[in-house]
Order: sequence, then structure tokens, then C-alpha cells
Amino acid sequence: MENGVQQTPATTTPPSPPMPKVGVAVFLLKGSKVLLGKRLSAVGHSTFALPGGHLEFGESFEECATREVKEETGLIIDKTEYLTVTNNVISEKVHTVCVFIRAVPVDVNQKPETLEPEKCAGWDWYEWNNLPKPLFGPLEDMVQSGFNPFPTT
Ligand SMILES: Nc1nc2c([nH]c(=O)n2[C@H]2C[C@H](O)[C@@H](COP(=O)(O)OP(=O)(O)OP(=O)(O)O)O2)c(=O)[nH]1
Repeated sequence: MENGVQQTPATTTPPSPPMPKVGVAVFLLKGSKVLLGKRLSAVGHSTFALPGGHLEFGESFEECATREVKEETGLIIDKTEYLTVTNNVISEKVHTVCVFIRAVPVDVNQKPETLEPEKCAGWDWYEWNNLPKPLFGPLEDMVQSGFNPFPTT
């Protein structure tokens, strides 16, 4: 006890091992096009990826998709639907279980804005049959496997 203040003994907490995170990525569809942006984050720098981010505590996948798209592009989305999930060991430090959601913009004429310029160089609509290169690794794997995010009917 010093000056009436209780001192807690110093403890050494062992470093916690890295854990997988949950990501949510959104196939935002407009006609035969999909919204992609060039990543500026360290993970997948300079590759084209879907809008998305990490699931926050208490969120549904659809809520996360809606929030991330709004935060990153300003677009309001609708008709959110679960598509699939993939397990992505991206590097020694990054392991993401990524949930893919399909959605459409409420207003097809609304332009996507680059609201997180430190993370994305800019958003644009790309024809699914003529995607830009290089795609972000997990997205490239999906395309190579023949995955198609568009509704079949
Ligand atoms: N944004 C995005 N994430 C993807 C895609 N494919 C894929 O597996 N993911 C996974 C890997 C990422 O580590 C994870 C989260 O996305 P992110 O890296 O864009 O996250 P962020 O920094 O914006 O996230 P946050 O912590 O700010 O929420 O989702 C994709 O096409 N786009």
C-alpha cells in the first residue's frame, strides 16, 4: 500500500494465440455487374475485392453486410441473402471464415463513394464475365471454382 492506493502485483499474461476471425463480404449485384474496389489494406493490397469487413459482436450476417457496404461506399442495400461460406487462411497471421452475402442497391442510380480511402482506391461496377485483375485471393479461388453469385431464375 502506497499513499493509500492498493498496488496489484504485476502479472505476466501469456500472449494469446491468433484466432480465426469472421468476415462478411457482399456480392452487390446490378444487372450482370458486381461492385468491386481495389484494396489498399496490407492484406491483399492492390487486388480487387468485394465490399465487406469483420462481423461485430451481436450482429447478424445481413446487418454486417448492410453496415459495411454503407460505411465503405455509402450505398444502401436491399434483398440481402446468404450465399456461402469459405475458410481462408490468407497468411501466417490472417485466417478468416468469410460469409458471402448477395444484395442489390436500393437505388440503382446511386454512385458508390470512396468513404474509406485508406482501405480502398475506389469502387466500380464490373461485368461478371470480364472481371478486373488481380482479384483478391479468396475471391479468385471462388471464381476459379465456378462460383456464380447471380440468382438462377
Ligand atoms: N472485403 C472483403 N473481404 C473478404 C473478401 N473475401 C474474403 O475472404 N474476405 C475476408 C478476408 C478479410 O480479412 C475479411 C474482412 O474484410 P476486410 O479485410 O475488408 O476488413 P476490414 O479491414 O474492412 O474490416 P473491419 O475490421 O474494418 O471490419 O473478409 C472480399 O472479397 N472482400
